[in-house]
Amino acid sequence: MPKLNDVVVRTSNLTVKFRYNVALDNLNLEINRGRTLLLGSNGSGKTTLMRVLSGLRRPTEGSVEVLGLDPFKEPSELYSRVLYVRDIEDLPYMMRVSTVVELLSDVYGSDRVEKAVKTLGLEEHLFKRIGELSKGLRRRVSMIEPLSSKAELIMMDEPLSGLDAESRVIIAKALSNFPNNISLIIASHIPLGLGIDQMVVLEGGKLTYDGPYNVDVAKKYLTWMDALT
Ligand SMILES: Nc1ncnc2c1ncn2[C@@H]1O[C@H](COP(=O)(O)OP(=O)(O)OP(=O)(O)O)[C@@H](O)[C@H]1O
Repeated sequence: MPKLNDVVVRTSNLTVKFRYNVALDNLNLEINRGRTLLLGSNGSGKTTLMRVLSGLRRPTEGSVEVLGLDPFKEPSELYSRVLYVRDIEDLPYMMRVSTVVELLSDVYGSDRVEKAVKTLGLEEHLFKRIGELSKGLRRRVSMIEPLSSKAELIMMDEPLSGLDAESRVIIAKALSNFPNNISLIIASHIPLGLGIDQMVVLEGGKLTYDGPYNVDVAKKYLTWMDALT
């Protein structure tokens, strides 16, 4: 059993129902400090879980605790300690990358943000609007905040999916180099190495595996294309 302060997320009988389906089905889960891979096929409930954990969707039944906080009763403390990197389609399309950099610099300080921009190889794209960027570059823009932030827990949805080779390498390297004192929950429909401490697998909104990184479980989620690379 992990020590109490090792647990960053706890869900109790968590259920989220939509009109025609159940996205999370009576989920009892503990996620520990460190790097967690949240694996599952498309539609298995990964995004819904992260939305509940970041206070964006209320459970239909059950409860969650994130860093010991109730996201629905203590949202301001939650937002100061937890960061959820949303889908890149949510980025403001008309905004220039330089404006994103300025806004984030006001929050996290220009030193941290400039370092992140450099790590992500974005210096030559600062004048462009987000809507003009390729998917890989947009993903890199979405990584400026997690790399600059001082959050204790960062959740990311599919950070490596559908990227060109250069962006994939840059982001994978940035993820591997995250400081150990920041806990990461990375949702993905394909398995990722990246020094994973805990692997959680969801299928049809239910927990099907919870434990250390397991190659046999992971390889069921490798697509034929990933197997070639
Ligand atoms: N706003 C919504 N309204 C209705 N159904 C929804 C909504 N959001 C999610 N669902 C459904 O809940 C289930 C879980 O979806 P979710 O997006 O959490 O899965 P996922 O594992 O993140 O999938 P993906 O990898 O495709 O993003 C799916 O059946 C999905 O269609």
